[in-house]
Amino acid sequence: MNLLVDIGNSRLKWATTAPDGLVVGAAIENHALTEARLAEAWGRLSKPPDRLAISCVSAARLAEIVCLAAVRLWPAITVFEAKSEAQAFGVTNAYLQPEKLGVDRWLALLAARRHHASPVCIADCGTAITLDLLDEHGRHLGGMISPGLELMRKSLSAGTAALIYEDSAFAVGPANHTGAAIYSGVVSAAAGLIEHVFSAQPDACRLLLTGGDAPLIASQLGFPCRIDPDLVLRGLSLLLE
Ligand SMILES: Nc1ncnc2c1ncn2[C@@H]1O[C@H](COP(=O)(O)OP(=O)(O)O)[C@@H](O)[C@H]1O
Ligand SMILES: CC(C)(COP(=O)(O)O)[C@@H](O)C(=O)NCCC(=O)O
Ligand SMILES: [K+]
Repeated sequence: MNLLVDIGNSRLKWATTAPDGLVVGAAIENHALTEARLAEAWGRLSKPPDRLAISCVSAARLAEIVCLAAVRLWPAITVFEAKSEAQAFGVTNAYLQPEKLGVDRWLALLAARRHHASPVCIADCGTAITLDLLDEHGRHLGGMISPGLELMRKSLSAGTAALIYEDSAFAVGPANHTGAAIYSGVVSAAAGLIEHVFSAQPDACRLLLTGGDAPLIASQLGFPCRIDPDLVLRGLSLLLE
């Protein structure tokens, strides 16, 4: 059994590998991440993992906390930190400097190639919204990066006098108070971005969403899509095959 850890800029997601797939644990917000918190979550595992694979696009300090927690629980564990590569598992990275592509994006591409049909447009709706295009030959055609929903909402409150960040409920369409108007605006911006990029792709292209905001954004898309919430973790799992 192996332990997989995906550290995004907002949350740590983790899973263990099982013969028939992944067993996904509860996500932990980065600001609440401590060795003790991980020990509490992982202390309940039925057996010690042999290997730990980490994907980290957030502060290196968080990956260190993860390593320390794992080694303290299981001194014999082997730790592996994923890096973006020029080519792997039938996927070719489009970046001029392949190592500069966010490792979460790279792992999502590997998992999409293995578990979904290509050509595919991947939208990872997390802290940032990233779009990555993969053709039928496994060639990555490049991608795009936009702020995610929370960052868009926070940027309005940071850059204006009157807009404060409110924990408003999402309602579709034009709103009659500020919090709902902002939320509706940013979800529409995200859905519009994805539709704009996807509508320029060949007819055979599929749309695949992942990330914490994928269900909400998918609900506002005018195209059919699939949601694979564990795409990055599934990419990590490939690396340990
Ligand atoms: N239960 C939840 N707790 C926290 N955030 C959630 C939850 N469900 C959805 N989200 C949304 O998911 C976003 C983070 O998505 P995630 O894919 O974990 O991002 P990242 O990989 O960048 O850390 C948050 O900004 C929030 O809007
Ligand atoms: C774009 C990202 C910040 C997305 O991070 P996330 O929203 O998953 O936390 C991350 O993939 C990253 O740091 N990328 C490096 C730059 C690039 O991919 O071009
Ligand atoms: K993302």
